Amino acid sequence: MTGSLTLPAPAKLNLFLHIVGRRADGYHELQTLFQFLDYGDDLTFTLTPDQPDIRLTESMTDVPDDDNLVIRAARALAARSPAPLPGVRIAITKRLPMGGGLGGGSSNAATTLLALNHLWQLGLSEDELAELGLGLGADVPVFVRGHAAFGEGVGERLTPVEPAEDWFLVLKPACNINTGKIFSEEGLTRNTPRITIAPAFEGDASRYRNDCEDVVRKLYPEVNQSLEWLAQFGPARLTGTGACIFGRFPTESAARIIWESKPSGITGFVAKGVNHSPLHKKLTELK
Ligand SMILES: C[C@](O)(CO)[C@H](O)COP(=O)(O)OP(=O)(O)OC[C@H]1O[C@@H](n2ccc(N)nc2=O)[C@H](O)[C@@H]1O
Ligand SMILES: Nc1ncnc2c1ncn2[C@@H]1O[C@H](COP(=O)(O)OP(=O)(O)OP(=O)(O)O)[C@@H](O)[C@H]1O
Repeated sequence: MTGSLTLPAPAKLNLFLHIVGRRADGYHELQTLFQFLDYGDDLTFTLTPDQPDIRLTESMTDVPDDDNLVIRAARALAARSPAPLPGVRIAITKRLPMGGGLGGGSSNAATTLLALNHLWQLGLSEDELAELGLGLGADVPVFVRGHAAFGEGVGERLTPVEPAEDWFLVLKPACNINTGKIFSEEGLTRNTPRITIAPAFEGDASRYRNDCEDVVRKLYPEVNQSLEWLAQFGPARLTGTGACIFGRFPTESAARIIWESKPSGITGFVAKGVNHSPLHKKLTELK
């Protein structure tokens, strides 16, 4: 059991995000459409059979190693092994903004679960990994499953769907948004009627909305301004609880033309929406 493996941890978008209720424990019940982007972080895993510990090669700014979802995922998985395991060094190449609504931390956790299940030859099923992932964060299971999905509950009940694989311009306004703060706002819409979606959903997600958007626009003028700017070119929407926003385009060049004209001070990227996770594509190639 030696070796080194580099795998992608892609971003997700919430093509729409409806809040349909609130559970007794305060968590919000959602209906959301997850699609992956062909853009994200990379994680490199190197087994160290002579040293048993699980370590990052470099700590991330502002995240203590013990809180890093990569370390937490690796430890949670190791706890499922009856036998001692070789140690591992994990290098994170971070491209996704933190607290951006792109699910970077959750995706890092899912990539870690799948990579180490493979390298440690643990043989846990996808269901077991998704359940383990849910304990780390509501967005982890969709990254473990690796297929675009209609998500319900807190996002853990997933129905695979096939939305159009368009191009996206993703912008990160210059602010960070705490998910918990948005979900605790009094003015948040929490009673959007439930919708049903055919399993073969190929529909137009632009008919739906992100229920966090009004509250986020009021609290963060940077997001409001960016949405207004992007909306000149077509429907513009928030992903998750922000701060990132996205516009949808039929071609890469159409998205890049708008990207070139973006106001100064905003960062972002152009990426393709994909229904099969780049992580799963890479893992399939390894088999
Ligand atoms: C907004 C989404 O990104 C949509 O995909 C996710 O639902 C966010 O899920 P997540 O990353 O697991 O969220 P966390 O960062 O753990 O949530 C922080 C806090 O937001 C609140 N929270 C989060 C998710 C949810 N469905 N209802 C909530 O009320 C809870 O108070 C929670 O303690
Ligand atoms: N490996 C990691 N990468 C990014 N964030 C991490 C990681 N480990 C822990 N975190 C913590 O998780 C928080 C949320 O990070 P994440 O990138 O998933 O946010 P997000 O894009 O807003 O996701 P979501 O759409 O789930 O709200 C960060 O602010 C950070 O404190």
